[in-house]
Amino acid sequence: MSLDVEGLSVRRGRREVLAPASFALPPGCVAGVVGPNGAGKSSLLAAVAGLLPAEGRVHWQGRPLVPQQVGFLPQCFAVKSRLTVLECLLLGLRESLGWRVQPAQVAAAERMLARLGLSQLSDRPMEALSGGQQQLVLLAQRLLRRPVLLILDEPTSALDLHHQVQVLRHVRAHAEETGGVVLTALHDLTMAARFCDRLLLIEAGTLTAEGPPAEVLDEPRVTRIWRIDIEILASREGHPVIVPH
Ligand SMILES: Nc1ncnc2c1ncn2[C@@H]1O[C@H](COP(=O)(O)OP(=O)(O)OP(=O)(O)O)[C@@H](O)[C@H]1O
Repeated sequence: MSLDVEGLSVRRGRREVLAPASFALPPGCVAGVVGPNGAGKSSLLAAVAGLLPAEGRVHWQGRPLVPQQVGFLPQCFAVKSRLTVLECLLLGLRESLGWRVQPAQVAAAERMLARLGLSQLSDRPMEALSGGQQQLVLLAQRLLRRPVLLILDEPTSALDLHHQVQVLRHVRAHAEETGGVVLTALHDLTMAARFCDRLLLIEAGTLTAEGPPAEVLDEPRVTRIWRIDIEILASREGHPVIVPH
């Protein structure tokens, strides 16, 4: 496996907010982290990224994961910066920037903006963008570095349906092109089932299920955990579609 997580647990104050969790994900995998509010999804993601003190082990291809291998997009942001969108993307490459920004780096940043349909925002200051536009630019910044482990905390929370689909497609393409792993928290279970290869289900601080979406999202389980009456249909491609009654 590419990513091996063993006995990862997190305490916040005196409370254990994530009980020891173990899972492994293969190269090219997009894994969705699902669960109700406060379940521990962000805690798991931040701990895997090495941004939150945690017990346990996180290995990438048999060796301890190092920060340079990770691209992390947090849940909350409101960028109050006068940097332009293009400058923001280049800043994401700071480890490889010399005294002068190379034309190839600018070209790569411009290509990434074009890929995400953001070219027209290139010269705009970050502080003058909408929440959804900022979210897209910050994702583009992470993608540009091509991290082998991309960790996203609700990357579609501010996006309209078109951009949700675009982002999840780009994230899938990133995993396929880099052979890396994407770990992403998502609240929309239907979108998670459509775009993720596997789901990790967190309930009250415990990883209680892990596997293909159709196995993890069964009707009694979703009804119990999210406390709503639902029906699960199948899309044309056979992905689960969650319909609340
Ligand atoms: N800074 C903090 N200090 C203490 N407890 C915290 C802190 N941040 C989160 N918690 C607690 O840790 C638990 C897990 O929170 P976490 O943010 O990981 O959940 P989540 O599943 O990501 O929730 P959401 O879907 O609402 O974003 C919650 O009970 C929360 O109250």
